[in-house]
Amino acid sequence: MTDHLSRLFIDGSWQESVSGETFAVQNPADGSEIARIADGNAEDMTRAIDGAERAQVGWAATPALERSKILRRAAEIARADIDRLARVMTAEHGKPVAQSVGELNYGLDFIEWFAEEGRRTYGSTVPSTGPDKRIVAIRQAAGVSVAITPWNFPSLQILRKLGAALASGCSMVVKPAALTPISALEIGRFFAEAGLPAGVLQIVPSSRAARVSATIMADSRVRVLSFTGSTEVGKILMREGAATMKRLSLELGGHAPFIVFDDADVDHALDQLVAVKMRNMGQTCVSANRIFVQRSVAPEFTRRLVERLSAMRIGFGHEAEVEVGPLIEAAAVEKVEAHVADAIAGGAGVATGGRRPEHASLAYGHFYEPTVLTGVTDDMLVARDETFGPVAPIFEFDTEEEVVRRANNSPYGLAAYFFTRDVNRVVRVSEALQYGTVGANDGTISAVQAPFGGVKESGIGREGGHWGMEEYMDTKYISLAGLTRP
Ligand SMILES: NC(=O)c1ccc[n+]([C@@H]2O[C@H](COP(=O)([O-])OP(=O)(O)OC[C@H]3O[C@@H](n4cnc5c(N)ncnc54)[C@H](O)[C@@H]3O)[C@@H](O)[C@H]2O)c1
Repeated sequence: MTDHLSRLFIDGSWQESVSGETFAVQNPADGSEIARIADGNAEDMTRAIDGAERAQVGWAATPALERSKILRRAAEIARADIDRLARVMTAEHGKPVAQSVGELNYGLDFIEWFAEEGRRTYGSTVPSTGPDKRIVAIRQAAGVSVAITPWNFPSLQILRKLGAALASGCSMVVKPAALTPISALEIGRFFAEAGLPAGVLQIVPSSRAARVSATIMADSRVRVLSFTGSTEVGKILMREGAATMKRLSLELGGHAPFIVFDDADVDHALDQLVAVKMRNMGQTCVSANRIFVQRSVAPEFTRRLVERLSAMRIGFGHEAEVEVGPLIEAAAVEKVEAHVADAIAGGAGVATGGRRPEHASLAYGHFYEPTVLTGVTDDMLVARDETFGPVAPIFEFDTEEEVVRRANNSPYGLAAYFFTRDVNRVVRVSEALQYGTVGANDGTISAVQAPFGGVKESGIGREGGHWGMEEYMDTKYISLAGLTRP
């Protein structure tokens, strides 16, 4: 690995941590160490915020067109290097290379989208209380922003925050997940190469997330905190953010229901389910976690799902044709095992999977077989908590009213899916589901132009489209008085 990709990116240069300490990054497919990364501490984070503060005024004053060109250039540089970037991601995360390529392309789409959106952040002028007055509303960059991001999409989670922040005129400090810091540092490289001024972007990996984030949250110079991760940590940040009244954008956990009515196009529903369940080995916030199938079609649907999942090829993400890589770490496999054991103890059946693969070549990685559970009830762990793994629990239901009530019976409200051919039901159920994002006959519910985000304990704020820009912009009301006419 290139040397600079093991250092912190602060003030436009690649630096060792103040302490000189490093931490290891491992390949989840075989447990090997692939890099040692400078371990940022609270002092490093303060240095990064210093740099972002110095750069903030100049970046906000840079014409939108110029900012837009730098964003586009960065995306171009990254796209030209996408195969290598994808292999870097697969090495630290485990996902199949094709998924890494897909993630990078999608993340870069956000950069390009916001490069355009940032050219059109208009304010307005309105008549006021008298002819000598006007009210002017201008849109301004909110100020220094910090992104704290998870490991499940090591590039995408950063790129969609970064695109919106930079296009809005905000400088940004990124604190990536310690499990996947290399993909984050690569982003620093291609933005630097694109000519982003020093200090506008800083990347500070750290193995001490709680300590470093306490520094971020206590610093009054940080005006926006954009976090994607667990609801548990989101609540901590919300409490800490109150001290300096930061703007918070929180994309938190989900527990998506996936509902199949008996009049659905079953082939289509199955295709969508396999994709949304198995992408990233089930480690997504929008993964179909509670699969509700209307009773009359449940046996047939389950049989065909088992056929599809049991045929998926498990292995090292670098190998062509592998569809299911390892989970991110040992603790992730243990959580999946605990959820499956709890379901079995409660009377559920395992229709396929339910164990680690036995093949000797996979013995040192964090692998788990695609799994289908039947006879699942709403009191089991799989029904109440995110499994974050390749487990598809099937819940049977009888009526629309019942399934909407059960689907809404969750503290989470990120994504929900349902499949039916009844147009009236499409409208009724879309409106009744208490979720920020609903797929009606659709399992692909993320798009650069759309307002992605959750309600309830899945978070606050929206990413994507013009909504994504709102997270990083303030509206200022200027009252212009004393206007005279010649
Ligand atoms: N809503 C969304 O868009 C979305 C997308 C992806 C993942 N997620 C959620 O993220 C979770 C999985 O990611 P994860 O395990 O990396 O989450 P996590 O909350 O453990 O970690 C996320 C980030 O927070 C940092 N962190 C950990 N503990 C911290 C603390 N005490 N204080 C401050 N920062 C801390 C981590 O280092 C990482 O950078 C799941 O709950 C998933 O649903 C949500």
